[in-house]
Amino acid sequence: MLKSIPFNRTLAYQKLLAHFETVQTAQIKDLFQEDPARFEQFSLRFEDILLDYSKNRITGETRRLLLELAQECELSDAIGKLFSGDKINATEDRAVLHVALRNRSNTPIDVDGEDVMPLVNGVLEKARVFSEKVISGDWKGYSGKAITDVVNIGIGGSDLGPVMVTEALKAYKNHLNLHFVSNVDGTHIAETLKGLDPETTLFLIASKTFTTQETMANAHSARDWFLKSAADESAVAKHFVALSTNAKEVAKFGIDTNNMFEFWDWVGGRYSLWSAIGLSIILSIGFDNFVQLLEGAHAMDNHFRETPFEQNIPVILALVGIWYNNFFGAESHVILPYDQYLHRFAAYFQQGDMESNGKYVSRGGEKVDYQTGPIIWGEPGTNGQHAFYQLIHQGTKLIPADFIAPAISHNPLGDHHKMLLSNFFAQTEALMNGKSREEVIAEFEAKGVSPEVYEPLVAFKVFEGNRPTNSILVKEVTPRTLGSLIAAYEHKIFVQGVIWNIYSFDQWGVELGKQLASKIYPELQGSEAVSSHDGSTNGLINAYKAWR
Ligand SMILES: O=P(O)(O)OC[C@H]1O[C@@](O)(CO)[C@@H](O)[C@@H]1O
Repeated sequence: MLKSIPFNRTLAYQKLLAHFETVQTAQIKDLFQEDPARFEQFSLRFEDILLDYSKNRITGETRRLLLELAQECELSDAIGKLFSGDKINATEDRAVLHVALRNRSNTPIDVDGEDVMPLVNGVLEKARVFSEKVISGDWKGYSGKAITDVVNIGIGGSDLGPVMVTEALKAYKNHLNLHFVSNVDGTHIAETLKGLDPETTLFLIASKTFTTQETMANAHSARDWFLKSAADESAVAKHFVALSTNAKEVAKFGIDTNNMFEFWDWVGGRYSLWSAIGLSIILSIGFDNFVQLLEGAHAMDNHFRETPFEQNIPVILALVGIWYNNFFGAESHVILPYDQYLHRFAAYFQQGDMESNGKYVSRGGEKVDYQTGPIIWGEPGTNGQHAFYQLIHQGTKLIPADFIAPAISHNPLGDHHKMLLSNFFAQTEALMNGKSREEVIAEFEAKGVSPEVYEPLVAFKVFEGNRPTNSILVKEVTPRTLGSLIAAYEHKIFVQGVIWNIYSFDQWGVELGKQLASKIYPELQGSEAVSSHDGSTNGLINAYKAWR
């Protein structure tokens, strides 16, 4: 087990508590008045990425104490353990080495005394050869036709990463049509298969364990659909490949293990898009662009490992998040990408963050007495502005926000991008400055509205402001910058888990629901009423049985 330092028993935490009392009412806009160089003092650049964290409720002293917290929680030591393949996923006795998947410098990384890089490079080469055959049309289906459609069947980390990246990099995609099936709801695969041609469709069965109920059910349904046309089982090998760590289960399903793209138990599901799970990405944007994605992540890995914490983007993002989560009591964190291609970015980090840090037991095995992982949510801008920004601006909850935007659009259509960016810039300014009572009244009076008319309305139009935001401006969303951005968020999550003294790489919390579902599933088969559960569950099941 890793060393267990209770986060809120550290000296730095006590200092931060005292400091919080003195700064909690500080106005961000006043901090800019006090320090005209605040933007320069509270922004960081990494290649073509600018992180502006100056519109936060922090001072130089806040940052100093947060950095002291990181030191006291032995963050440097934890980073060393991550990169050296220590079994930091202690409850599963596994290393955590998604960084090895993009270790483009190819320096040896050992797991149990074996350098894993030859394995990583072997699968990458296999994926390169396979993807080039499929993309070029050399790979033929059972009737001799080239592949036109690729269906990735997977869920959670075997779906969300591929979906997010293929959507984010749509500007780089080739002629292949990508489809993603994840939900066990029959609608998902039924709707996806409509209009597809079994002769030209390739299925990727993506599952680390190759036992996940949803994925196995969808994979079997896909094979049944396919065999209605292909008839001969031997055709399966031309249309089904497996992305998994479990060769035994792959063979049991009936996929030739020569058609299996392997990864390993030291790759967490929610950190697996860089592995064989990324085959759909490779098929969509080509191997060279996928390598650029890996290169970008690797560059961020090096930044994270080598950069002093006060200039370290993942560390700063993590510490600012802890400031709101643990001192201001913020319950959630919203991610707002002003880029329609990034429309699944927040969803991806719902799993990435909440499945990693949604934990209430510390590394010492005790229940924590402080907040750990936040609720992650978000939608692309400007759509969010017409959905939930009312609450962010004038609600009673503090919602720390990450605004993300590219300076250059892949679709420079008229003035659209300038309009998008004007909103991106305006929203963080509005959230910081708000609008005072005096400003509201001045606006009314400028319109000639009389005091007796406007007075009752003023309160509703005042914006308190002082709502914190990070702004991440990327020169352009390319495979490289996207790789760096994803890696930055991964390492932010890691840093927060270290400081909260929790294990970020297991996910025991997803098991109980699955266990109970497997008990209820057989009860739904017959028509007899069930009585083995509580009144509500019995009532619901029996109502279902009466209706179906
Ligand atoms: O890749 P697989 O083994 O099918 O798991 C899918 C997903 O299921 C989980 O909820 C674990 O059960 C996620 O952690 C994981 O990404």
